[in-house]
Amino acid sequence: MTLSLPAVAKLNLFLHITGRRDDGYHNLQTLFQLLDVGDELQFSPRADNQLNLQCNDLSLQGPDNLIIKAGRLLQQQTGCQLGCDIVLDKKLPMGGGLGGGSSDAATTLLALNALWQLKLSQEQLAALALQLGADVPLFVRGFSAFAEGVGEKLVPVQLPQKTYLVVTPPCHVSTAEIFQHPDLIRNSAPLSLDTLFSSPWRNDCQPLVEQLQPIVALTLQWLVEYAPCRMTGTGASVFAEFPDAASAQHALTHLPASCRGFIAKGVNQSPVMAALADTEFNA
Ligand SMILES: C[C@@](CO)(OP(=O)(O)O)[C@H](O)COP(=O)(O)OP(=O)(O)OC[C@H]1O[C@@H](n2ccc(N)nc2=O)[C@H](O)[C@@H]1O
Ligand SMILES: Nc1ncnc2c1ncn2[C@@H]1O[C@H](COP(=O)(O)OP(=O)(O)O)[C@@H](O)[C@H]1O
Repeated sequence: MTLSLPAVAKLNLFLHITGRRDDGYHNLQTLFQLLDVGDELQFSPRADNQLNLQCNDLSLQGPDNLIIKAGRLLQQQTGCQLGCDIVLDKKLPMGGGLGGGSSDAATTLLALNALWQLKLSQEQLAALALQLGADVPLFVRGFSAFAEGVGEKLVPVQLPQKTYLVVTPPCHVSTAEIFQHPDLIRNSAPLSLDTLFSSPWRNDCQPLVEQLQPIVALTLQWLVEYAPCRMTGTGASVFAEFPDAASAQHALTHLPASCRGFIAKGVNQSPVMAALADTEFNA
């Protein structure tokens, strides 16, 4: 009995930082666009309480993986004595502002809730998700969303399903380091959703990341020759919107050799929801 589920990526179509909270976290206004591309996970429940993770990237197999943390959290919160063998096929670039680890964690919460028949509601799962990371509730809810708070106050939005080219330059940006940096723009005025939608979209982390990692600025300079582009999250990945897959593919064929790139479509609903609804484990 094995359940296979996707864990898709997200883009921040815009990201404004409106202040710093007393606990060090930052209040945001951001537009999360879910994509149709991501990691793949397989879950095979166990009668004992062991949680095992196998991954095509060996560096991710340790207990620090958000997948294992998600499983442990569910066990602790519900007293469940069951376990799971989990296989992660890691496809998304890591630490790239695409939310891959957060999405893996959310898919794990959804999968184990169904397999272990815990019957936790979406609200309960989203509250647990927030303990794992600011991005995780988005992927538990499974819809593209306008977000405030630290990213957990989510309002669903219907966005046109555009084609994106996502490019990850060869550098690592630590989310924590960006948020701690004194030069980060963190005083953007909170705006209404209407104003945000009708203003030019920007990412407040981008100027700092371009300064700290010049390769990000260079990658944006390359991509802007094909289409207007921005950074997602705290970087380092950047993206551009294209009118169709052919024009995105044209740019992708000229990708700088040091970068990774993929084409994806924006989706309003995460495919994990449809995949879960299709299974006999549906809670
Ligand atoms: C800011 C975003 C935008 O999408 O960046 P990316 O991770 O996607 O690049 C995310 O919300 C990140 O979500 P996530 O990666 O889950 O963040 P967490 O693990 O909770 O936090 C990582 C670090 O970032 C800081 N952090 C995170 C979110 C936030 N609103 N304010 C913060 O100051 C925290 O202090 C923490 O040290
Ligand atoms: N399942 C996972 N997939 C990817 N990274 C993970 C996972 N679990 C923990 N991590 C850690 O989280 C870091 C950031 O992961 P990721 O979600 O890919 O980045 P971002 O939040 O920038 O999109 C990684 O560098 C890795 O150390």
